[in-house]
Amino acid sequence: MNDLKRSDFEVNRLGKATLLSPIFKNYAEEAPDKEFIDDSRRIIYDPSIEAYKANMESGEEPISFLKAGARKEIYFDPSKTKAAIVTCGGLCPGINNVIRGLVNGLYYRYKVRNIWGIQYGYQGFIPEYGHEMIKLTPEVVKDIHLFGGTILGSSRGRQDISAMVDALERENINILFTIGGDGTLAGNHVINEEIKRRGLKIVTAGIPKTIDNDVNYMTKTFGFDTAFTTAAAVVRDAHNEATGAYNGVAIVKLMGRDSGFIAANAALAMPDVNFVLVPESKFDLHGEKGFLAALKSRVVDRHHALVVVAEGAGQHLFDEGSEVKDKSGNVKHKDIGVFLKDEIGKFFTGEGIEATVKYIDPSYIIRSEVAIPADSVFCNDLALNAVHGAMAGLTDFVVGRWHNQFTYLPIPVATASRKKIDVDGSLWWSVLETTGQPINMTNEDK
Ligand SMILES: Nc1ncnc2c1ncn2[C@@H]1O[C@H](COP(=O)(O)OP(=O)(O)O)[C@@H](O)[C@H]1O
Ligand SMILES: O=P(O)(O)OC[C@H]1O[C@](O)(COP(=O)(O)O)[C@@H](O)[C@@H]1O
Ligand SMILES: [Mg+2]
Repeated sequence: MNDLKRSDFEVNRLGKATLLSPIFKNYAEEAPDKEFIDDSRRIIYDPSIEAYKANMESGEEPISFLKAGARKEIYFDPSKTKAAIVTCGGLCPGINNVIRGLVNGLYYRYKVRNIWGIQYGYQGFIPEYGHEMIKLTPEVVKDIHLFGGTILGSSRGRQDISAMVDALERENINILFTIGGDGTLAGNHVINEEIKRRGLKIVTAGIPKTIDNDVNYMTKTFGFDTAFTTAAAVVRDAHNEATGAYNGVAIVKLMGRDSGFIAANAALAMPDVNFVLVPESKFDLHGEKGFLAALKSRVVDRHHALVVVAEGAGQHLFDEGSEVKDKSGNVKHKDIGVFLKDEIGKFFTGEGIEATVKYIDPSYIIRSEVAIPADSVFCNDLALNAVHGAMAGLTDFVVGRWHNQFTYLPIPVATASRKKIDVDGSLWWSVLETTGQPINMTNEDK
């Protein structure tokens, strides 16, 4: 929990919501029992009886998240509201679905007519880049969910915060939706700080985009299900390559900068995988208990092996060199896939075993896929809830899902730390049990 307190989960609001929502007006006669959410509704962080008892004993209020959903009263007058959408960072399946959901939610549910797309991420706010804003209507976005990527374009790299807020002021934007990962959310927060400093009536809302699924306090981010579903198909094909040769070894590298969720879930979906290597579980290459010894034993026994490796795994195996960063300041990892292919090849040659090693890297194909139906539904719900929160005047918040409920979190708590696989938890134990790989592939005793 990173020592966060109950009060850290309080979402800021720009001002009191006093206008009757058009949604309420629409439903008042036909569906008077439709549920509207107020700010007293919260979703508990830990629903276990142990946590309940501990809270009863200590008298402390448990950690909980604001429940997302349509409010009866809103802050912004739809006829005078201008909204903007920006997409930043790496691609992820479902970005276009989120854009479509935001536009349709604003347009049809709240009757907001002034909706704009900012091109190429935070760059789009800086006049020097010359990226024009695009007017977004339901007509413009009607087919975009059929394509991967983002119709708005994206970018990495820091932009001047003051210049970005100047652009929001110049364009009279009231609501900014940022679709992006931890970096984008951090950017959203500092934009918000500058908005507050200037006393502007602008809210900022985040929709969490990262196929790595590494945002804290949310079970899942959009695009993740598509990513591991697509990865599972590649893993299946890699299995054919492995079994197609005597002593065949196939290695599939999947994205996952610091968290191995895609690798773990793809392997569970395609349980032919024999080894899953993730950043959260350190392994040695050599030595009696190292990965290569375990791989040899598998190949000698069954004459084929399938390895799935997350891009951030095994970084300690590289000689320390200068750290390479991308434009946003994210560390660019050394290529563990190519490294493993070479090391495995050399190892088997040294052992006098004739092996065929095939290496597959589908990373960018997975990332630019079209969202699968489950993700499409999820993207639309996230977008609609972002619209509800922003129209109600909530600000500096990100939409999440926890225990199957949509939530609003203050951005700083969502970006305070990265979500990682718990190697003592059920996901990793399922991986160990499914693959049969040794629990410990280091030469140290655990
Ligand atoms: N602390 C920060 N303050 C301002 N902008 C940031 C911050 N961290 C990241 N950004 C910007 O957010 C954008 C997206 O970040 P990036 O890390 O590339 O992708 P993601 O949002 O997917 O994590 C980039 O333009 C980056 O420079
Ligand atoms: O080639 P790029 O654009 O730097 O992207 C690579 C990174 O994108 C990711 O898929 C997602 O990262 P972000 O969430 O920061 O966009 C990482 O797994 C990967 O390291
Ligand atoms: Mg990121």
